[in-house]
Amino acid sequence: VDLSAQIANMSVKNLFLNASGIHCQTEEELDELMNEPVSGAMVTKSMTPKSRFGNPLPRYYRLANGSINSMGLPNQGFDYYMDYLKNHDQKKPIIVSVAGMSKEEDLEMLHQLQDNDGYQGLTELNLSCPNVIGKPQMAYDFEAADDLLHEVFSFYKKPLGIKLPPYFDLVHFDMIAEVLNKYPLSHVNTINSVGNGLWIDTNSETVVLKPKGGFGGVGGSMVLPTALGNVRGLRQRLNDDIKIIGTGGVTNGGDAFAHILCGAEMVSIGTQLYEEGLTTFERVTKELTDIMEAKGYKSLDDFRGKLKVIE
Ligand SMILES: O=C(O)c1[nH]c(=O)[nH]c(=O)c1I
Repeated sequence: VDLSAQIANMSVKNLFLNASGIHCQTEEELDELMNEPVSGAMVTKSMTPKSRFGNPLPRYYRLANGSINSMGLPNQGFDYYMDYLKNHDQKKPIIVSVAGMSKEEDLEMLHQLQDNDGYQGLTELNLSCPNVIGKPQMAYDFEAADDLLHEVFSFYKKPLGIKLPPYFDLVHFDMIAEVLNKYPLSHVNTINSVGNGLWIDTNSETVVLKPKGGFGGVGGSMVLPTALGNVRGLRQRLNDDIKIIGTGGVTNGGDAFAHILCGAEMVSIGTQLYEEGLTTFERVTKELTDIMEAKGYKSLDDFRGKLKVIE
């Protein structure tokens, strides 16, 4: 199922999905997402060929207006998720997120997905994990990302999207868009967490996360401005047929409305979903529907990408 087909004329209630990493690592979590009545799709935890414990704990910490995490790519391994897909009917599209520890691992998993005739799903290549010790966020190396995508699209013919880190310079929006526009991507998912932040407990004068001396990816409401800037900046630069999943800082219907104004086709929820639970989807959908009704909007297309600037 490629993203644009899947959401071509969906109603509001199908707009939302979990952010990868949130409530999507085990079969139990995936089943709960599958059976959650409101969300229109779901995404797996980014997977590696073999299962991984990830980084030592504590590796997640709730902040007043967000979260910081240094999970380190804990997941059950590629085969576990392939078995899950085989043994569960898909009441909603499941995006398979892959994040190899190396270019070779990325290619290995994508070859397996390409060669698996039973797999017709939408795949998302995560080029932005900030927490694997010693592994850079590939999407900050424009040349390496270009080389990887060139190799991937030489054999991968099924729908494929990319998970991007946030960029903080308009020239970087230009540069990554120039690379991505060369490839038949189904979508871009932006943003991943804001990498390598640090939180300190000043009472104990100590960091709050064990891995990497406390450095971790920052998410939640405090990253909403960065998320909106990246959704808008990439929407203005990417080919129309590359859809955008807006991720980052969504805590309510108004935040989702803002993401859609910037051009998001779908909106994923991470920190808020983790902290509040699966009922977040119902609440945020109701809030968004109320906003649309108040404004007289009948569908997402009435306002998607129609952000106004001050002339
Ligand atoms: O530490 C993680 O597992 C992680 N954490 C994030 O915030 N984003 C990611 O893409 C990943 I793969």
